[in-house]
Amino acid sequence: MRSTLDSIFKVGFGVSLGVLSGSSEEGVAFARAFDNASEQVLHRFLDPFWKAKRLLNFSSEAAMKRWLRTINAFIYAVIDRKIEQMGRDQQEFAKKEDILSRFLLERERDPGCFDNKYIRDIILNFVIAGRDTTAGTLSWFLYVLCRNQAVQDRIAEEVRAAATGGRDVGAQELVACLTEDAIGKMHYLHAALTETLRLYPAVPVDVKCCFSDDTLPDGYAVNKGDMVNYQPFPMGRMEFLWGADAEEFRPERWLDGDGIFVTESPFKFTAFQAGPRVCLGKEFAYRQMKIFAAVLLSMYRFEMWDADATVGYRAMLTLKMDRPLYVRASLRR
Ligand code: HEM
Repeated sequence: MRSTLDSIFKVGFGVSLGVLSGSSEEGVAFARAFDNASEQVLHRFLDPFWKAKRLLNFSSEAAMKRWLRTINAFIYAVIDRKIEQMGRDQQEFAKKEDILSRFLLERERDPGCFDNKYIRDIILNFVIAGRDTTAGTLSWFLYVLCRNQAVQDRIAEEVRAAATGGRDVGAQELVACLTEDAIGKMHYLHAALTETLRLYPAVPVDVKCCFSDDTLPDGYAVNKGDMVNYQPFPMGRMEFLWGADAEEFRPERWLDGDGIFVTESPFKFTAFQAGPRVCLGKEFAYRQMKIFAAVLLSMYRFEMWDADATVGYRAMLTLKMDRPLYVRASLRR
């Protein structure tokens, strides 16, 4: 979680947060407030009195106000720092490629098109979309790999072949070898991550609300205000979609006879949504998860601390484990 938060801030907003290293106290406080506030948003679905508590500034809703103050102060400070940078050197700033810089440049061209509050919401949207999803998927990935040691070994071999031509190198050199080209050759790793998402989709249920009366493609009528959801978690385990071995973790199902990854229709493999609202960060997510997995698996072999332990899930917006995942890592060489 800490490293995916650092990474979304670096790539998305051009800011080094330092939460993983613990070097930024504000960053750590922001991460904590963000986690607490996300959990409280979910509790609101279960607590019929949350609005009254907010009005009376009481209990969890009083805490929520404190967390929101921390979150807002941090994000507005990031925006202010960027605006200051832009004021110092316009030409240099125009070369920046992160999302926040692009939004600020757009506002320079068309003043008044959006305010800082709008930009704050964009940033938080990206943090929500891009942090827990990849962090959670990597945890499930580690869990299924601990139970499938042969898959772990095959990924380690593939990474070494694609990145260094089979040479044993240290972590620093391996990271330097993880080019776009090398990552693109890791078909088995891509398949193993996709298979993890089939069984443990980061967004297990996706809920929508109808804005107007409509008819679904199968003829079912829905009315304005109705809630409609699709459910990637059960869909990923349906035998009529995936065959009799639907419950099995089998990365090979995603590969053709030459070991090349073959994608499925997003209407069948729904972990990233489908159609116009498909996940905007899908490619980024795969790249990030492949880099993490490549470095960790080529260096270490992972086993469950307690070989017989199983992990369940918690009912949250994203698919979380119901307990910490205790693993033992041993050097591969
Ligand atoms: C395993 C990783 C991920 C999964 C499974 C995933 C899944 C999804 C899903 C299911 C949606 C649709 C939500 C809806 O119906 O409104 C979505 C939307 C989105 N995702 Fe991801 N996501 C992942 C990673 C990321 C990352 C890393 C980023 C950012 C870099 C990101 C950015 C977004 C954005 C901006 C949207 C909103 C798109 C829109 O509303 O048009 N996602 N994602």
